[in-house]
Amino acid sequence: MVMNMAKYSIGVDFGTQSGRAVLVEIGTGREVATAVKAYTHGVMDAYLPDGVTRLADDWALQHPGDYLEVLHETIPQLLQAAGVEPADVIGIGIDFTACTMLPIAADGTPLCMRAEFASHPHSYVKLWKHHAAQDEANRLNDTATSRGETFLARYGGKISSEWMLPKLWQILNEAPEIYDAADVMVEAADWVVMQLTGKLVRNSCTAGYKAIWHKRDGYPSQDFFRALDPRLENVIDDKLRGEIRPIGTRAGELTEVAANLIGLRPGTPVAVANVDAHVSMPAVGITEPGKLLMIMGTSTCHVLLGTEERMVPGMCGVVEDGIIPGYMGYEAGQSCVGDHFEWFIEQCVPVNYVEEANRQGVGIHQLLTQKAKALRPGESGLLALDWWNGNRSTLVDADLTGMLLGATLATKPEEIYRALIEATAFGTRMIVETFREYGVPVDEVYACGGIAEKNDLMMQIYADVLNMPIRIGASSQTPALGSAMFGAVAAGKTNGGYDSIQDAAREMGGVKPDAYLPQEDAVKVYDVLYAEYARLYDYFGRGENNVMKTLKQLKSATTKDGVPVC
Ligand SMILES: Nc1ncnc2c1ncn2[C@@H]1O[C@H](COP(=O)(O)OP(=O)(O)O)[C@@H](O)[C@H]1O
Ligand SMILES: O=C(CO)[C@H](O)[C@H](O)COP(=O)(O)O
Repeated sequence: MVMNMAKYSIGVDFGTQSGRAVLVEIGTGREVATAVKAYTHGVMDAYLPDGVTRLADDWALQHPGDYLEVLHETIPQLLQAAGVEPADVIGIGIDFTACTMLPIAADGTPLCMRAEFASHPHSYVKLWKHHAAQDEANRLNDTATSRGETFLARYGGKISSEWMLPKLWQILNEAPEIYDAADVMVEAADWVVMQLTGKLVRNSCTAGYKAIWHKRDGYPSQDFFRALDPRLENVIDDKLRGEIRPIGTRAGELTEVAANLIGLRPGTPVAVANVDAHVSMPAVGITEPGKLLMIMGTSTCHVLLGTEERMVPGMCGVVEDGIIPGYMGYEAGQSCVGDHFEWFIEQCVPVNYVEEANRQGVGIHQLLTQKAKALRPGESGLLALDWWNGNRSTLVDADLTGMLLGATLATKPEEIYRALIEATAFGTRMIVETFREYGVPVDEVYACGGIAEKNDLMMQIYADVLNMPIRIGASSQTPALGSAMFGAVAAGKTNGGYDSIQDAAREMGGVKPDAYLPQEDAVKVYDVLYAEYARLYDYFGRGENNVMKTLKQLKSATTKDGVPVC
């Protein structure tokens, strides 16, 4: 009888709309089985699950029960589909969107799961794209600037409203009863690991990028927090306490209860959690500086390694060991990429396009992409700013909004679709040029994530706009593969895994054989369009014309929770 000696690791990627799990063979990186579970509650941006509690503009919540469903459903499916025994799974790792945070009770129960708080919006998970803490972010940035806090420079000069402290402070300001009832506030990533291991272990990646924690300096001082709000003086001990462990280490082992629920063996090593973007880098095989990776889905994150700590304006952050141990990890991003196109297909596509897509048996994205491909760069006469969900880098301003220029009575949906794609590519070029200008080399570009897989036109446009080849990650589930690799590192070499993420990346990460190459004619036209984009970017984004903010203020003055005020 031939014995199957293969060993496996499981990675689970908790995205914006779904959780994706993969079972990966150690050594080869072969993805033996994949399972996807859409979140039952999706993204809650209008109502709570009770169906009556209305959410204000800029809110985006999730239900933590959905994360448990992902684990309970996908992991047994993987084992069954692959015919793999639990004993052959040597480790498990997870990654998450971030900062996606929630208040929990001392026993780990999310406050939204307690009956008395079920209709309280602040008791739920605040998703990364919850942008309603912009006031708190502005006040935090003003206070930090006036006090000359050195941490600001490591975050490109501004702390984003998407991150932990503005969100936590919003809870304190608007729902002190929830703030008080919370034992601690945690990243959803760490909460899921806590469900698996029974222990709260905070990961250094989210602490570093999203909660202003520094490997040597720790969190900002008590003085700073007192200056922000006297009630926050002890916020770290009160609400953010807990051991912070470096990525690439073990958080603990599966408890008996968790193991029974997901069908694995108790004691299986569980990796310290990670962020969906950052975990993708080794999965594409990148472990050295100069190689920018774009993780393209609902949003795009740009991650890059460097050897020195450079202060780059408008970056999300530079964190030592934040992505790959031994390097400075840089992150930048665009908060609206796939969401941009989703808005368009949901709100702006005429019925005859829907009928045509149905006749062809394709989706709207495919139909629009097909039609947009027939256009040459510049042919639409359109130019857009990609700020439909604010600007994450390089302006770090959630109050900026979208803009389309050049539309006429002849403008067609595919022209707008293409202009929106181009706008996101220009936004990426702005990020790349800013990195270079401030001394962080970008020599090669890579992409992964849902969009890198699904939209070849988009990837060609990015290659043309950046005038650089773009290589695509080999896996269709790159973050989940990265998590599985960290699971194998948590197990360690003596248990059949790896001793470092670099070793795992060498054997299990990689790219597809073909790259998207820039086309000379397109590059020339996009250089012209990009110059115009950059002028509009400064004009609308750096205070010369604050019309976007005026419009937003007028809107909120005439509506309450999205409802017109008579
Ligand atoms: N063919 C396509 N072209 C462009 N965008 C797409 C296409 N198909 C899906 N999208 C967008 O991709 C996003 C989902 O990306 P994905 O990477 O699958 O998930 P997540 O953001 O949850 O990680 C959605 O916003 C959706 O509108
Ligand atoms: O900010 C992040 C990482 O730092 C978020 O996790 C990310 O932008 C959301 O990811 P996705 O668009 O793939 O769901």
